[in-house]
Amino acid sequence: MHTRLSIDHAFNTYHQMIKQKHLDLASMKELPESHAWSSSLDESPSNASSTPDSVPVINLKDPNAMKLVGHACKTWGVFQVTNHGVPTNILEEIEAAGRNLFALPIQQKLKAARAPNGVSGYGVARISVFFPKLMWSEGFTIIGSPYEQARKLWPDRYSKFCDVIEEYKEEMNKLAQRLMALMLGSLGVTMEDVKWGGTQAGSSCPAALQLNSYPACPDPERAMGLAAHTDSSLLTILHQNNTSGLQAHKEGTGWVTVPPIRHALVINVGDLLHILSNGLYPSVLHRAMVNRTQHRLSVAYLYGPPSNVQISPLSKLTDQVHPPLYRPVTWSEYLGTKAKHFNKALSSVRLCAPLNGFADANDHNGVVPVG
Ligand SMILES: C=C1C[C@]23C[C@H]1CC[C@H]2[C@@]12CCC[C@@](C)(C(=O)O1)[C@H]2[C@@H]3C(=O)O
Ligand SMILES: O=C(O)CCC(=O)C(=O)O
Ligand SMILES: [Fe+2]
Repeated sequence: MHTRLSIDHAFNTYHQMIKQKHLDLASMKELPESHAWSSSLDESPSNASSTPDSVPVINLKDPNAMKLVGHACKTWGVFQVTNHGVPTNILEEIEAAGRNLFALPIQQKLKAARAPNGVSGYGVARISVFFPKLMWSEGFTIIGSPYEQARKLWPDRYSKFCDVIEEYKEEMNKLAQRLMALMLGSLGVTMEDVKWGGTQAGSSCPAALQLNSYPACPDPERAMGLAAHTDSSLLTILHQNNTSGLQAHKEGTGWVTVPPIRHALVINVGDLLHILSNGLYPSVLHRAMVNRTQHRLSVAYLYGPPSNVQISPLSKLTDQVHPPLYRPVTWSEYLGTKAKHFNKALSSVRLCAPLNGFADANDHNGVVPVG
């Protein structure tokens, strides 16, 4: 059964102060100053022309899938999967559900606004508080049952939406467990080696479902859809509609677009897998850009461990020469840390300072502007 995440409280201290700005972005003819980011956004990969470097695409039916997944996690922290077993009609349904939701009038959406100290519901990107400018996007977060929020949006016809969400979460949970087994397997670890892995076969771990909408933007070069961040999950499964916008950051390369591939899913390594793997699989910094003509939608499934489980570097991966680099944290504790320290969260749970004196690769030496 679902353990409901006890993270609502984790967000309150920092977020109760924010006055959220809800604008009807789709109706704007010009980019308001509140949403105009500086022009330094367009940092293209330095070697774009010489060595084409692109995010790996892995066929999960490939007999070599485990090795390929391991390599992708080590070198990129992000990859796309095909032949993942999620029925295509379910992908189409979740996209339609998101489209319907964001097409509602703003007054209606605000009926399901995320409470200032809450985590579920409609609102601006939660990380907005760390930036001086607002993002060109709106989001809807679902933790646990979608029922309560859906009823506020569609008082007498919420059940279709709820059914689609529940069905999608079920498929995502199955895929997330398969991916975890591949990721751990590629580290020489089995699901049984992690306390919460093998024990409750078939049961689901808690997760957050984040629907994102990026309306067409009158001035896309100066706007930011979703600012650079890493996910606090173990792993994230992302479905994007057929509109480009997602970019991943790779050391030594820079920002690389993760192109939409029909029916493929994007997999991100999150901060908790970074910790679990003792830094062998670094979480990926990513962001979403917007464009002038197309409405972009994405659905992120952030998969994490049961809320009472402490995540720490796997003992199989540590020894005298490779000491554990992170202290144990639960998911909800880490979310609280993230809500407070944002891109410094990972280094704030780090035990020993790395030799080069910098915090973590993940901190990207200031690539993420903190407002
Ligand atoms: C379980 C989670 C994980 C959250 C917070 C909470 C609910 C929604 C997730 C996201 C989704 C969008 C990016 C992010 C950075 C955000 O602002 O909200 C994520 C954040 C995190 O990964 O830290
Ligand atoms: O819209 C995207 O492609 C990215 C969304 C994302 O990073 C998130 O929801 O965490
Ligand atoms: Fe993300």
